Amino acid sequence: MTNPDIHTSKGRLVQQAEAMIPTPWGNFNMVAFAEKESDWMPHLALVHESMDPAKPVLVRIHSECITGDLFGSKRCDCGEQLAEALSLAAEHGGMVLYLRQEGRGIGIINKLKAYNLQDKGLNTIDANLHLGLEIDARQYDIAIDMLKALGIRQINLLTNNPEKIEAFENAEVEVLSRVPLIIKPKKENFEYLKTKQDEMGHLFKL
Ligand SMILES: Nc1nc2c(ncn2[C@@H]2O[C@H](COP(=O)(O)OP(=O)(O)OP(=O)(O)O)[C@@H](O)[C@H]2O)c(=O)[nH]1
Ligand SMILES: [Zn+2]
Repeated sequence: MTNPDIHTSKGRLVQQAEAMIPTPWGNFNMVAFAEKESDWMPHLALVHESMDPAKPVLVRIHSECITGDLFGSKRCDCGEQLAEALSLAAEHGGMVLYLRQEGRGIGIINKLKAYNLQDKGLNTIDANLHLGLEIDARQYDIAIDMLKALGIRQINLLTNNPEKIEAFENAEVEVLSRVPLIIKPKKENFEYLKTKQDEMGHLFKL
């Protein structure tokens, strides 16, 4: 189903291993992509068993959020977005690309430091800046390379983030449509989502 090896914009990205994972939403082939076998944190593609690369594929590019994805933190919407994305991927023969971009690319230690600053009143943008870090350090070339390696050329992208759509400009993979991924806000994440809407241009209406 997949190419064993592909040269990418970032070097030599290799599919190191894959296995079928039965999840509450359905059976997904988990494919680990890394430059070397000893990489303990490879990017992961979770490809639903009914995915057909010859057709446009529903794709979620999900940035790692250990607090939300694994522990259900209410500070953000990540965990619920991941569950909804897997559910939709199972329904439509799609996939989730799980990118190791914790904390918008600043890592879990810095994200926890940023949360301390947010508890003192800074918003999610200013907390990163206060730490001397980028507001958003993510790039999505690796996701495009993973899609190419999986033989996919046309996608419907599950996101509210305009930067993810812009990343596909001039790419060999075409975004046919954006599919919103809206999670009902909670009191704990309302301000965070409002900052994303008002200051980061995310496409939802609170
Ligand atoms: N630095 C930092 N990162 C955060 C914070 N809250 C969530 N994250 C990280 O942000 C990433 C998710 O980004 P979001 O902006 O929520 O969503 P997105 O993936 O850009 O956009 P969507 O595709 O619409 O969901 C994950 O890597 C989270 O760990 C925060 O307050 N500070
Ligand atoms: Zn999160």
